[in-house]
Amino acid sequence: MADGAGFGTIHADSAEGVDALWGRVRATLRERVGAGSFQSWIAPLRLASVEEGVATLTVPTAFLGSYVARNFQDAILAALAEAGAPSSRLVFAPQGRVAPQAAAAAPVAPAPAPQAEPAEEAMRLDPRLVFDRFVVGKSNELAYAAARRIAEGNAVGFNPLFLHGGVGLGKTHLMQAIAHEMRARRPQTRVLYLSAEQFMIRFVTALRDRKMMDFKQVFRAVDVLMVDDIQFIAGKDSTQEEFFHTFNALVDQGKQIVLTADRSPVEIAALEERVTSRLQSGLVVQVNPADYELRLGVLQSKVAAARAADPSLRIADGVLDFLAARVTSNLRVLEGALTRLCAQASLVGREITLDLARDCLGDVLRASDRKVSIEEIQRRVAEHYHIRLADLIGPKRLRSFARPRQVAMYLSKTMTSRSLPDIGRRFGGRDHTTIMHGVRKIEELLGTDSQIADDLDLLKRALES
Ligand SMILES: Nc1ncnc2c1ncn2[C@@H]1O[C@H](COP(=O)(O)OP(=O)(O)OP(=O)(O)O)[C@@H](O)[C@H]1O
Repeated sequence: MADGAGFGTIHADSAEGVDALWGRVRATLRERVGAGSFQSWIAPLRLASVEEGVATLTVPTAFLGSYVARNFQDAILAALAEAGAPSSRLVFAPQGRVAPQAAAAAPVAPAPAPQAEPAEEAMRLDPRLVFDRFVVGKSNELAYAAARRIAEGNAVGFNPLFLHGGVGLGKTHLMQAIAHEMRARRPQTRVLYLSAEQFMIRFVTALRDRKMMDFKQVFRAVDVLMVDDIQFIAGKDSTQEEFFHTFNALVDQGKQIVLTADRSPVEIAALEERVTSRLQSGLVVQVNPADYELRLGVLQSKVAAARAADPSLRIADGVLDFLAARVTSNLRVLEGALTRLCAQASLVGREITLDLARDCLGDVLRASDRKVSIEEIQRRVAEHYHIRLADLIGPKRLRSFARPRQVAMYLSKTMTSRSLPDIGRRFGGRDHTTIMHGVRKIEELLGTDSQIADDLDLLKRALES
């Protein structure tokens, strides 16, 4: 049958006619495809016109259009016929390209998309969070390399970049560093950086003020979208839904997305499966807890910055090592401890000594001097790897015992303030060099073996809780 033969034409200059028709079609489809599919796939569609047997639907993203064409075409055609507008095919047009009320009469130029706001208007960027001030170590080198690659602006081959890890480990720092670098290299690039909470607030405000089109256009006009702490949208169904569509629209256009969270996509409960799978479709990188060397490097870098502002700052030998060894929880706490110490020293005009550090940071040190004991670590590790405690501590060198033993040594070194000889005594009287070797081995593996990284993450959480 030739297009148009036997078909009516609903002129879209009568918007009411199209809307009423689409209302009937939607009602039929809601019943046929089920509420979930309807909400995800049909609700975002709009009928622009039915002309000579061709129904034109506007879609927010090409991805959504092709999915609907594959999965719901027949259902839509049937519902159109039942509603009095038999059609032989569907055409999907991006929203904004077809003005629904006049599509059939005359093509209307799309309204210019509102410019995405510069990043700092969406959420103020902290001028200190730049790549130059980011210290790279084993625990964050992959995340750093991926962030750098995106900031350089060349095609990266992964989208989104999903950074996850515990609190205060530098995820926000890396994300903001990307935004700073892009602004410096290519000021034209439209970078939108905001927290997931802000995304939700904007979405809810747009809904309330009936400004969803503006909201969509702002988000769809960016070149790079960065959303911090994306776990926040879990369980918030409408926000999740909108984020899903925004995500698809941008990926369809080849725009880059960067996300951070405190957990990996699969660990974020109350996230719809399709959202989880989208979040995993790019590069997922874990930022691991900082080891001693990284903690020391961060302190040295902060001291260099503080000295640039106050050349009279004096710090006695051993203070930074002491802090790096004792304040292990996260880099934010470590940074806060140093800031406090510097402020105190500058007030009293004194050099920062070990004694001053002990006096001034008693609470931080006590909190960091976790109640976690080596015995507790050993018990948890043995349970985690399903081996007997005696085998974890004992002399057997089988790999199935040796690796968990090294994990337990690493945790004992990083989560307690025990010395290496002390730890050695609690691991069946081993020498401190053996403990050092075990700790180094795990630090090496952390950068290459994601299973070990996951195991450590889980164990740390369990021990800290
Ligand atoms: N590798 C690093 N080099 C220098 N500073 C760092 C590094 N990692 C973290 N920091 C500093 O530690 C502080 C906490 O980092 P950031 O806010 O980026 O952590 P986060 O992982 O985003 O934590 P949260 O999940 O709590 O938001 C910041 O001041 C940041 O500059």
